[in-house]
Formats: sequence, C-alpha cells, structure tokens
Amino acid sequence: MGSSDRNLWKLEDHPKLPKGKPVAVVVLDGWGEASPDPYNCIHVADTPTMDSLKKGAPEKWRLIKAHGTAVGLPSDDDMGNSEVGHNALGAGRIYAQGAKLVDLALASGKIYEGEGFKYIQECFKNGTLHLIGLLSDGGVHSRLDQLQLLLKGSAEHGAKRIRIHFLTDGRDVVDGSSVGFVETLENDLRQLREKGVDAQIASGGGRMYVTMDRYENDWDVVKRGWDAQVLGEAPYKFKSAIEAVKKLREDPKANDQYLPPFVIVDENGKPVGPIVDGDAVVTFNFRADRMVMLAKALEYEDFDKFDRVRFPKIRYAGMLQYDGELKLPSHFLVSPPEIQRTSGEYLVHNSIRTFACSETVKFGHVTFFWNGNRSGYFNPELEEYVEIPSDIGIPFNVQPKMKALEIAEKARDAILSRKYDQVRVNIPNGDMVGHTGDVKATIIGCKAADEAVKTILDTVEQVGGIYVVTADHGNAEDMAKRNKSGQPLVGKDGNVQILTSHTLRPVPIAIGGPGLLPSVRFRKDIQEAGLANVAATVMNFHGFEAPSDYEPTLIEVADN
Ligand SMILES: O=C(O)[C@@H](CO)OP(=O)(O)O
Ligand SMILES: [Mn+2]
Ligand SMILES: [Mn+2]
Repeated sequence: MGSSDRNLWKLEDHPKLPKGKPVAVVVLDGWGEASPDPYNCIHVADTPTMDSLKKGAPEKWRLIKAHGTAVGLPSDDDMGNSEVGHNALGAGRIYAQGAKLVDLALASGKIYEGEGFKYIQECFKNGTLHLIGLLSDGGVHSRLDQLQLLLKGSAEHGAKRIRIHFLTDGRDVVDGSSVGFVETLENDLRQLREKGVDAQIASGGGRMYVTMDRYENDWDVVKRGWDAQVLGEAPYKFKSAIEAVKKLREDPKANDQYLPPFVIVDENGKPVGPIVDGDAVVTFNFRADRMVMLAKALEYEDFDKFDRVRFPKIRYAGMLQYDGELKLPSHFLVSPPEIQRTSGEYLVHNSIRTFACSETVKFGHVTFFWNGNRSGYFNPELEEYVEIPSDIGIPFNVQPKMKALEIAEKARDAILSRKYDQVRVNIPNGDMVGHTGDVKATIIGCKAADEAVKTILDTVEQVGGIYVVTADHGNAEDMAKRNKSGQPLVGKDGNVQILTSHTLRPVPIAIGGPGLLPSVRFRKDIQEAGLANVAATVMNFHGFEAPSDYEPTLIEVADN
C-alpha cells in the first residue's frame, strides 16, 4: 500500500471518543417496530432484553427508516429487504439500488444499447431467449412490470422465440397470488404471439424449492431448477402454466414458495423450452443473493456442485452483475450500484479487526451485502467470517429457534477472545420464521432472538465494550395484511390474511454498554435518519470520524 493509498483510507480520530473498545454490532433480521397487536409477534413474544433497551429512549434507543428511498429503493411504497438494508448499514451511504437502476434503464431504453443485451442479441436469429426469475410484484428480487417491459423490448429488438421459466413467490407477496401473476404473464405472451413471436412459458416451481437458494445452503434447490429449465425434466408436466399452478395448489399443504418443479409440454408430451446450444439466457432478478448459485451453474465451465448432465453453449446475461468480486456473471444488462469505500473496507485500513457471523441463510448478509455485494475478505489477517450451517430441508417454523443461540455463543467467544475490535452478527429468526406466515412459530423465534441478544450484551458488559443493536427491515412485527385503517383483512375463508412479507415499518436502534461514555446520546437533529446513518455511528464507537460523504452519525457527545 503506497502512502497516498494510506491517506485515502485514513480515518480522522474522533475528537472525544476513545479507541480500543470492543464493539458488538447486532442486526436482528426482520425486526421492525409496530404498535402492540396480536399479529405483532415481537410484541406478543417474551422479549425482555429488547424491551429493556427500549427504555433507553430517546437518548439510547430510537427508530430509523429501513424501507423505500431511505435505502435506495424506487419509492416509499417499497418495503425494505436484506440486500438494500445491509448495503446501507455497511456502506453508510444510500445508493440507487437494482430495482431503481433497472427501472431507469428500461424507461430510457438504454438497457437495449448496453453490452449485455448486444451480447445475448447475437442468439436471437437462430436461438431462443430464455428468461428465468421470480414472478411477482414484490420488488425485492424482481418485478413483474420489469419482466413485462423486458419481454416486449426483447421482441422489438429481434427475439423471435422466447421461453419463460418462472419461480412462484408467496414470500414477498401473499401466498396464492401466483395464479394471478401467471394469468397476467400469459396474457402478455398471447399478445406477443399475435405479433408473430413464439413466446411461451416453459417451466416453473416455487422459489424456495426451485432455483432461488442462496449462500450455497442447498444445491439441490438449484439442481431441481436446472433439470426443469435446462434439461426439460421435472416430476410434473402440464400443458399450460395456469393449469400447472392451479393444480399444484390443490394440495392443501401447497404454498407458492415451495411449489414443486414442473415443465410445460406440447401435445406430444415434449417439453416446450429446454435450454440448448445457441440459446440466450437472462436471469431477470436484479437482487444478487438468490441468483448467484444459478449464475455459477450457467456460467462456469468447471463446476462440481451437481451433475448438470448437459452444459449448453449459451450466451448468458444477468439483469445485473451479482457479485462484484467474482465479476459474476460476466455479462449483464444493467450495471449494479457501485458501492465502494464501505465501512468494512475503511475499518481494515485503520487496523480494526472484525469478526462476522451468522448461519448460512443469512451469512452473506453480514459479509457479502455488508461489504457492498462483494464476496471474500478485504484483509484476511484482520477479518474472520464464521458461517454456522443452517438446517437443510426443515421449514423454519418447525425449528423457529434456528441457530440464534449458536450465533450468540460464537459472538460471545469472539468477544471474550479479545482478538477482535468489532463482532458483527445477524440473528435471523424474526425474518426467516416470519416468512413462513406461522404466527406461533414466529413468536418462539422472536423470543430466541431476544435471548441471543442477551447473551451478546452480557458479554459486552463483561469486557467493558459497546453495543449497537438494530435491524435491517421489518417482518415479524406484523403478520397480518391490513386495510387502510390498519385492521387485519379477513379472507374468503373467514381467516385473517397472513402477511409473509417484509414491511414498511421503521426499525429500532439501541446503543450502550460500559465502554460507551455516559455523555454519548442520540442526536435530536436528525429525525429522518435511516439505516445508512449507522455506519458513521459505528465508526465513532471505534474512535474514528466517518468520511465526510457518509450519512451523518446518529450520536453526539454531550458537554456536561
Ligand atoms: O428471503 C429473501 O430472499 C428475502 C425476501 O424475498 O428476505 P431477506 O431480504 O430478509 O433476505
Ligand atoms: Mn433481512
Ligand atoms: Mn426476509
């Protein structure tokens, strides 16, 4: 590192706050703040630790925004999510995120002028364009209206044969809504066919069971998708996608998130759209985590995660580039947000030693997303990232405690080892159990998360450290769909409609610990603060001022 590099990365000393205090940064996934209510699982659950932190308001506890424009999403109607949430927490600035960047590229038509589209366009003359991704208007991983525009635009730019391989949602949108989304898509495809484009749905399956695994938790999920999308093989075969989804949903236990894989076949029982040599493939999700594994399978010549049987010679582009370090995929339609100079990178340049940990399903959140969608370490000598293997094949409502305790114990050991200045964890329960829609299980999950926080705070107490406890977005605090006046909506079956998705709610942030000067308190002059203000705050606790272009710190040091 040259001296100019060193200057670039050097953080100013904080004028009042000391260095050398161990800092625990705890992110509760899916833990928003909402009024007491039977569908507020955090309220119903026994959460003494988080409740006691709240008593520190307004000086040591406050709310911050975790959705919409505060985290770089297109509008304030967009709920928060882990990608944008952890990006903001780690980067300390607000970046226009994938959802927004794709909107802009589609609106201006620039998407069709870029390298990525030109690359796949080469296949349009003789090959098929395959579009693979999540079919919903949830706006977390993808958006239906973007798919619709891309379909239309691709046809206008020469695609003559198009096949869609969709994943049903039920996680960012209400369970059962898959049918309506397929109907909308079928309608668009019919219009394209009327214009002479051979456009059809070729395969499908539920996002949690087919294709959209993440952080290499379970490659079988990706394999099931590969078999249907590439090989044209699946346990279920249907003549139409609407029939497929309706039939598969007749099973009383069926759930959009977990629909089994199926392929669409013609009158002779032949799959209508396997992926073959000479085809183009676009994965139309803008969000990275749940596309990285498929991207590897589609792009890497050397690949040993499962037997691909056939590795077609295709031209593949992601909607975005999903991994900035691996440069994966190498072709993409829209450039990802350029998240640079994240707090993690600054801190290693200033000799801060970091330990980060979660279980597999959230591991990349406190590492990859935290570091601006970048895999790997900045400096392996100063960082240690520990992944606790998640349970595989067990729904999280069956094991709602997940690995909360194990994560807390790893954090405890890391703090007690005195080898780290920052110990950062993600506690997944509120989110992962919340997404199952199982209220009782979510309550158990929230209690487990609270106990994990207690273990970490007790350890901070023991070593004279500082803690920051916050969350990335809401989920468990509201499990009911509501009307405009906030009353739970009742479905045709007479039951309250369950909300499996994230929310628009703000999240708490609490600070404290024996290492925090008693005169440190939340400022009152930034009411509109959001997740992006946390990074500067954490830097202060390490004894540094944040870079001047970071969103301002949440704290001040009182004079008295
Ligand atoms: O599971 C996921 O992929 C999303 C919801 O679509 O949740 P989170 O943003 O909390 O990871
Ligand atoms: Mn999350
Ligand atoms: Mn979630």
